[in-house]
Amino acid sequence: MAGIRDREKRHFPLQQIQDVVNLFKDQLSDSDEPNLAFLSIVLGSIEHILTVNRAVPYNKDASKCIEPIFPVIQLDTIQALYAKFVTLVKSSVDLTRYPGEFATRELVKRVSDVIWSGLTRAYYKDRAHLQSLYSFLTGNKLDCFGVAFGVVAAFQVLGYKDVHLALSEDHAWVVFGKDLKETAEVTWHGKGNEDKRGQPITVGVAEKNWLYLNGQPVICSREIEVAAIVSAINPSINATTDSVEMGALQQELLWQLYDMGHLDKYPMALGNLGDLEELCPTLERPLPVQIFEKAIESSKNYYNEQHVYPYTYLGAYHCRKGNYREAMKAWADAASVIKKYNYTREDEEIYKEFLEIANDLLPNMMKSVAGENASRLHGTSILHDPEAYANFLRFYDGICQWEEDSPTPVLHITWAKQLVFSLGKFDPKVRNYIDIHGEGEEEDDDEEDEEEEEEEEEKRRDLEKKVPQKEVSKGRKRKRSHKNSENGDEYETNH
Ligand SMILES: CC1(C)CN=C(N2CCN(c3ncnc4sc(C(F)(F)C(F)(F)F)cc34)CC2)S1
Repeated sequence: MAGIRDREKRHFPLQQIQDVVNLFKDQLSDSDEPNLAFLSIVLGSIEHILTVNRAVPYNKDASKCIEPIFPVIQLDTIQALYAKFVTLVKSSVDLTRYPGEFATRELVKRVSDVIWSGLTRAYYKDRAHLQSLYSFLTGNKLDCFGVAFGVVAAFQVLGYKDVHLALSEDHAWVVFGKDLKETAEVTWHGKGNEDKRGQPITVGVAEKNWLYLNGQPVICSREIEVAAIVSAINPSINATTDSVEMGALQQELLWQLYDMGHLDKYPMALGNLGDLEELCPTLERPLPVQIFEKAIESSKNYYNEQHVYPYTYLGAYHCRKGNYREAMKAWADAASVIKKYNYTREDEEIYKEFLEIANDLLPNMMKSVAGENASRLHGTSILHDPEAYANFLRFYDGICQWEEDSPTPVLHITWAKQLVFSLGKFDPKVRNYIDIHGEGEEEDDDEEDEEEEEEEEEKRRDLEKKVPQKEVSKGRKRKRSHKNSENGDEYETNH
């Protein structure tokens, strides 16, 4: 990998968002590969100044923070950090021992160890702003995405073209070798799990496993690796305030990547862009729903519809907008994806998503609709809508199927209580308008079925009277960055 050339230097000093957009545009249209380490250091240094160490204090009391003007990023700052990374990587690997054109598993493990040993012993792994090489080089801290990205950036510095980032919806690893046939773990996952660094991700591991998307992860090109670091930008200053400038930069860079076609195979980046557009719409650009639909199309076209998040992005959006019919459909579609998986102990993130939908968002939705007199009286609300009811049943059927054959149970009493609560809100008449027979089942409309139905209804009403509905919370903080947790507990990684 050529170092920082005049081609990069002439963009400095970076004084405004457009300067950074031009730098990325130049890097992405260059015949040579975009320089991953360099771009990660640039983004990390801007994010640091706009979120972590804000030069201009924002006035806490006023709702609007005083945004500092865009920080001036000097070339020598970036050059010094880039040189530090190149020196660390090149001095830690004796390439004469690895003569081949392609990386070997031993070398992948070695480079992963170089990044791993550059990390401080114990720190809050889930904290924000730990995703870039700026964090690695100035604070010796990386989150799990950052470690995987750091390994790929290090291989680019070493001159390898075959080592690329592989991304699922909650884990990252690398592919390498001729035709990218090899895979290797290079980072940890979650809390309290032994890291499996150096091991391949075999078919047996990935099959029906959400953490590996059943063998359908995003296999990044250099350009999609750039999209990953842009998508990993975290504009949050604290739990309640975002840097307007950082969010604007992320949005501009994502549109730049979108226009160049580099988001076509990256559903989560499209989802992130849709969320940003909801916050701050860009004139003459597609609407958030259209962007979320593109993420769904991407999953259908390139990943055999194995990705869940495209539907949960869309469902959350419709829920926020009060489009409850559409939210119900999106969540039923999400459950129709997850049902193909077996739930295992490392799938907490997607479990929390469905838990929040079933036990918080859905019940609150049913409650607020039940309260709306007008639509209820005119029967236009979802409580009278057979389509909504069918999607409601499809949602729960998907979750039940997810649990079937899984080594870890999904459902517990709270799920059942909330199901009864939400189900009971539908007008009993909707049942007459949907056909829920599976393929090949006989149509049975005889008398005793009706009585059975009535008995069921009786039981449901009794259960509802007995089951006190505890107040449900206003919902979990939405995931922002690649790794995100409310409490960010500290835990040791074993390095
Ligand atoms: C619908 C949602 C609940 C809202 N935000 C969601 N995000 C936010 C952004 N996000 C992401 N957005 C872009 N790219 C990636 S790659 C990745 C990961 F593979 F898990 C990694 F690298 F291990 F962290 C995560 C992720 C994770 C999922 S899902």
